[in-house]
Amino acid sequence: MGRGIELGSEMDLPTEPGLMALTDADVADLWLVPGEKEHKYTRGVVGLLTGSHTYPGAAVLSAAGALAAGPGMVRYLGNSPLVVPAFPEVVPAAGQVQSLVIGSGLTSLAEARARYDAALAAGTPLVLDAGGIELAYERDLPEHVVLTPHAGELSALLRAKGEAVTRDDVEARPAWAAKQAAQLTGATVLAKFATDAVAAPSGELYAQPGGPGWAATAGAGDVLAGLVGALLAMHAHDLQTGDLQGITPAKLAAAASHIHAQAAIAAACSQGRVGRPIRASEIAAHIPHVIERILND
Ligand SMILES: NC(=O)C1=CN([C@@H]2O[C@H](COP(=O)(O)OP(=O)(O)OC[C@H]3O[C@@H](n4cnc5c(N)ncnc54)[C@H](OP(=O)(O)O)[C@@H]3O)[C@@H](O)[C@H]2O)[C@@H](O)CC1
Ligand SMILES: Nc1ncnc2c1ncn2[C@@H]1O[C@H](COP(=O)(O)OP(=O)(O)O)[C@@H](O)[C@H]1O
Repeated sequence: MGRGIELGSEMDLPTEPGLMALTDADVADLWLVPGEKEHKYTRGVVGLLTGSHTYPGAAVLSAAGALAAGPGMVRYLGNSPLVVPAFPEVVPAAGQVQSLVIGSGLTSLAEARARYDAALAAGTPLVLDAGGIELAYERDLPEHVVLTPHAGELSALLRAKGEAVTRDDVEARPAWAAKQAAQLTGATVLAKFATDAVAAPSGELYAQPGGPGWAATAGAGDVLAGLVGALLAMHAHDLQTGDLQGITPAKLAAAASHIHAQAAIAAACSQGRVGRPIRASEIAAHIPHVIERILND
């Protein structure tokens, strides 16, 4: 279970009833450590429809985030030429996936739409990031769709759903905005701020303290989108059968946020509290070590 927390000055968060934050121990509890009966297709395959010729690196970063959590496989379904050269482990062929990430540098949704419709029809857990969030404007979604907006994308989503809000409104009340977006879309919303707010339409709400300010760097959100995809794929069977045993899409999104923040701390602050500048790929590179620490502490 998430533990109750006391928050400091983070905007509207202290006033939210039922607010939780996951700790290392919570993340360890939900992790499926592979045993001798596992093979790559039991461990979950993440599909990535990310990147483009305009943003080829965003796809690399989403793949880095997904691979870092150790899924059985990552399939790359987009058209960035950089992913396979960066990661020969990635399979550039369509096939079954247990989760699908759409967005992160994708410049056109035209080709994504058929895969999106098929994933929704099949009950496949989805992550909609960056431009992919516009797909959530159109219809009611299930809770196993996770939206990962930053403040600008969250305010645009709320406006598309009829709320007269500005980006400033959202930045002043991030937990409220995340909850509104979850209510209005039916999806789970991981709203990215210095403290991430994760809201489900059920009212489940997490505030995950972020990493250092050094983490506010281009591509950090792309890494997070891939990481959320990997956590959803790990638990896809239970998400699809409804046999959740306390593991909800919001809890998995909050776990990804926690790991991402811990990886940013590890990347930026190994030498002291103030830390040093980091690139998004360094956050991804630290994720396996954070998972190792969390599982072995
Ligand atoms: N390595 C890669 O390939 C990466 C690729 N990425 C991918 O890029 C895509 C677009 O993502 P994004 O978040 O930048 O776009 P978006 O939500 O439209 O926000 C734009 C807003 O910001 C503002 N703005 C811009 N510059 C500004 C400035 N200097 N100072 C102040 N404001 C500034 C701008 O304002 P404007 O200039 O229009 O007035 C507008 O309001 C997306 O697919 C993402 O995944 C990223 O993940 C990064 C790594
Ligand atoms: N001030 C901050 N301190 C710590 N982390 C932050 C801060 N601002 C943003 N972040 C984190 O950085 C990431 C930014 O994501 P996003 O805005 O989508 O960037 P991009 O689209 O460039 O990948 C998110 O994970 C968010 O939680």
